[in-house]
Amino acid sequence: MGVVQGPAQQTRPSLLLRDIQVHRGRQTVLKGLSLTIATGAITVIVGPSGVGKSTLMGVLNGLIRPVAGEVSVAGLGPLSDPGVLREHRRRTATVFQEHALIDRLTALDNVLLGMADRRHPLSPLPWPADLQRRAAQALLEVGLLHRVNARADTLSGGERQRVGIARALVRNPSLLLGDEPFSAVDPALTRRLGDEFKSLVSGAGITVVLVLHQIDIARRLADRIVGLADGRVAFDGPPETFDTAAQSRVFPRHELQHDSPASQSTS
Ligand SMILES: Nc1ncnc2c1ncn2[C@@H]1O[C@H](COP(=O)(O)OP(=O)(O)OP(=O)(O)O)[C@@H](O)[C@H]1O
Repeated sequence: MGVVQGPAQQTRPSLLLRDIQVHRGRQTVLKGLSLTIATGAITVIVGPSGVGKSTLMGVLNGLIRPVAGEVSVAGLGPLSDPGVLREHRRRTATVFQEHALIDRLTALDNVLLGMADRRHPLSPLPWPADLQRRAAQALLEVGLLHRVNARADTLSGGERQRVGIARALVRNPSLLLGDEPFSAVDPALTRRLGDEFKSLVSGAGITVVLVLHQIDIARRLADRIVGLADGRVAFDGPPETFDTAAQSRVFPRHELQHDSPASQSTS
């Protein structure tokens, strides 16, 4: 199976995965997968259902340990080192599906939860003033300062996404991960949220890795697309080269022929 090498391959690496194997239950899901994640770029992972996209995200955030191969973080070292793992996890933030806000809390309190590891979980005290200032600054950066005291359940879909992004960015992450962050909304809204997401995160120098199942959104957002098939990388290149032929190397024929996400886009 051919692997297309795109220009992103030549940029500065943030994470290096070498020949990793991962088991889930009794099956080997990732079968000697090698991949370089470029610093400061948006990498989008695509592939058929069950191929191991979420598993790969678990490897990237250090929650899933490969049984073979190595994951290393540029400038830090291998994730198998507990000190490296701790620091990597401190530098990593996640955007969740539908942004997983707590409805009864304000926008500010939801953003503060992004820094929950900075204070005792049972603390009865108010959040320290410096963290409150940081959370308000994060809301300012996503254009939501005027909604700082609004309860999350009074926010629009776009506003909720911006709170979710502020909650991730307030951690000042070097790596931002999102597994299908836009999956539950209609296609037009998904496109709008995707464009807004891209404009909020790009320019901040953050390395972003997203799993997306809609190929047109993946092509719109990605600086680089990584397609998985059979536990390995079957495509790796810029979005404009992820054409029909490349898609057919990643998605099985029946998924391309029917109303699958992959069939929504040709080049
Ligand atoms: N906790 C688990 N225990 C056992 N098997 C698991 C577990 N989690 C996932 N799997 C299996 O591992 C394989 C890869 O799952 P994964 O969720 O990574 O795929 P995916 O590409 O993200 O799928 P989808 O697009 O459907 O979300 C699947 O066959 C799945 O059934």
